[in-house]
Amino acid sequence: MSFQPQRVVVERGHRSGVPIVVAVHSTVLGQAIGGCRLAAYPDWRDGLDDALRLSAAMTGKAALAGLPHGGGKTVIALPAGHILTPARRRDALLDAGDVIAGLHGTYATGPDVGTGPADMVTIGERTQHVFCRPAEAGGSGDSSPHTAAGVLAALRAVAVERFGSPDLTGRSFAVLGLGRVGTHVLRLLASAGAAHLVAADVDPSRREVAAEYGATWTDPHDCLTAEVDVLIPAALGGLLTPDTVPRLSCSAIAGPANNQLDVLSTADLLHERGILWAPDVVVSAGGIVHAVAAELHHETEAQISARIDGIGDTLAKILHAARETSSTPAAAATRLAEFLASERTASMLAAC
Ligand SMILES: NC(=O)c1ccc[n+]([C@@H]2O[C@H](COP(=O)([O-])OP(=O)(O)OC[C@H]3O[C@@H](n4cnc5c(N)ncnc54)[C@H](O)[C@@H]3O)[C@@H](O)[C@H]2O)c1
Repeated sequence: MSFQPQRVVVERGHRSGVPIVVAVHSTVLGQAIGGCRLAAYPDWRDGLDDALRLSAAMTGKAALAGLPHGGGKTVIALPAGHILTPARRRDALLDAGDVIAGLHGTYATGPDVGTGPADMVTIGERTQHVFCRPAEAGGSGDSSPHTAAGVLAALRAVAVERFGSPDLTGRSFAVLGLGRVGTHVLRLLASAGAAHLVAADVDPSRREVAAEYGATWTDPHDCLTAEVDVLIPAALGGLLTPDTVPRLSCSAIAGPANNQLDVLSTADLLHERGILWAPDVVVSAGGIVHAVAAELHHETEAQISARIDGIGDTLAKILHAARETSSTPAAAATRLAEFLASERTASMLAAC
């Protein structure tokens, strides 16, 4: 996906004095969507680079999720070492809301690193183009059960590709990270009849959750290298590296953690080792699909469930294409995203 944006706005927030960057990468498929990141940068131009890169990635994510949206991103670029008081933080969010309002609906925002659902209520004081607000504020609430449902749909597609059946009964899984999404995934796997579950978290209090669903508790390193059918990364990104890949003992990897590969070429290392890696950009989409479909399109729960199940269908297509072309699923996902988000495909579909 090219980083070349459709539109970029950079403004110094008139309340906070902090640089606000909004990058609209593409509106070919519809309104651009993408979270609002609030983070410190050595220079505001680094925040601009982040917005350009992340907005392009969102175009791919939205297209692969089957959403009628393009990609965008907001970055509130704090100077390094800058401490925001709660009042200044609120000012910065209101400033971001004003910049988004000025785009007149070409872009809508949600939470990202450094912001959460409650912050979307603050941004929503200045613009209606916001999603992922808490349920008590009229939003769609906690996204994690929906992200987990998308992971399950992806795991069934992986099981078909690797083991010839979507049935998860009798299969073994290692869940690395028992936070909001990991806990739901563990619960869904236990009720799907998984034969052997391994789980780990750096937080020892999560051990009780593992026990509740009959999972063997282990430390994060042993979970990463566990001999299981599928490893499910559900903690931080960047865990698949040239150092960790040779130590893996799983047959496949599919989980919600964002940016699992340290660099794209690590997908080749997984491929060479015969480990099937399901791209996280597809697997992790259930939460955003739910929020966008519920809050921006007012779809019914049945329509949204069908969309989330569709994550499995899209992944199946990608895994099939990767096999047919002897390429990695990462490369096949990029090709599919570029095809779906292209002007040519959009105008062909519009003509049908
Ligand atoms: N919440 C969502 O709907 C959603 C949507 C898309 C993607 N994701 C991604 O999925 C992942 C999990 O999200 P979440 O909402 O469950 O986050 P969370 O913060 O609730 O849970 C993450 C868990 O991982 C644990 N952890 C952190 N470092 C670890 C390590 N090195 N080893 C083992 N455990 C570790 C934490 O203690 C925590 O329990 C994140 O990468 C997130 O970006 C989440």
